Amino acid sequence: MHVMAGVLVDGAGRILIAQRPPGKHLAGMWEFPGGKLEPGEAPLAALERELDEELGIAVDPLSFVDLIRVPWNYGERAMLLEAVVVRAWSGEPRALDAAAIAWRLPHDIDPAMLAPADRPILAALWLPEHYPITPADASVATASTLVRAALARGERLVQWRLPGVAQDDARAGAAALLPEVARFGAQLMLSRDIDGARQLGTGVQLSSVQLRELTERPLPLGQLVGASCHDPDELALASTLGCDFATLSPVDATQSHPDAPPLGWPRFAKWAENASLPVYALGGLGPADLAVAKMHAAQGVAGISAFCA
Ligand SMILES: Nc1nc2c([nH]c(=O)n2[C@H]2C[C@H](O)[C@@H](COP(=O)(O)OP(=O)(O)OP(=O)(O)O)O2)c(=O)[nH]1
Repeated sequence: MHVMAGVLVDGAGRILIAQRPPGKHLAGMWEFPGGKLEPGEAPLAALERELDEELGIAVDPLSFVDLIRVPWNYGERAMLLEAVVVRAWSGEPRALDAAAIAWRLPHDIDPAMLAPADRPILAALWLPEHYPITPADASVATASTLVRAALARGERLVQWRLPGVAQDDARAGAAALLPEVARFGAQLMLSRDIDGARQLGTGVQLSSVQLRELTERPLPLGQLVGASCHDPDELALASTLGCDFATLSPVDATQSHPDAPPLGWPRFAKWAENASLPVYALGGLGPADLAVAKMHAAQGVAGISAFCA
């Protein structure tokens, strides 16, 4: 089943969510307006029709911007949910089909109220395009300087990864940065340190080993969980565990992992497209690769050295 979902964004950056009516699949949950393709119908035409039927608005499919495609299996029903951003329409949206509609800033939406397949869509909406990672050989002091510079440059999601530093020292360094991280409205992701993330209230980036060992999401919704993935199986595990996003690596040859064979963009794109969560491209990449990454189904680019300049 192919389902189209429209993410209407207004001039204030708010998005429209709609509550599914009683008696239907996922009744009471909130979603993005849209629906199933009719036989023979093209995806964008289906969304144009659904937005007219459900909200009473007219849209121009040429103004749609792809956001993310989420393959999802509810058990009783499997689907490809394709989300596009809609910024222009005519008419005032009304709840013609939904139990209710509401305009909310993405950060103010509790993911738990959304249909599960819509949580990756919400994440794709507000996750940034860059995900810098601290250099493995850095001291706490050097890494702190780099993180402060990154925040000042506008980075909003940073991974704190210091494999050469004792865990307590790494945690203390992260704790010292948190007021600044919060002031910039940014998020710090501790590499592998789930207990540290619980203590400090940060996010955590899981290794692929942790991904295989865990049986449930280690942090509550709202505290970010990322997963370091290298193949489609790991991407599927990350989604099943309810991770907010994944990195997929190595796209290109890297200084930090010289022995890992690079994936290349075509394989990256195929795997990212079939993943049910936003995927950052990682491995020999930096901000200059963002446009190419986005053309290959990436949420954005993650990296170490190219972000340190
Ligand atoms: N329209 C829409 N459907 C969604 C979203 N997220 C999500 O899981 N779905 C699911 C719910 C439904 O199983 C299916 C969409 O079908 P629909 O909206 O055309 O379905 P419907 O109400 O006519 O469903 P039905 O019970 O008559 O089959 O996709 C979303 O954001 N928008």
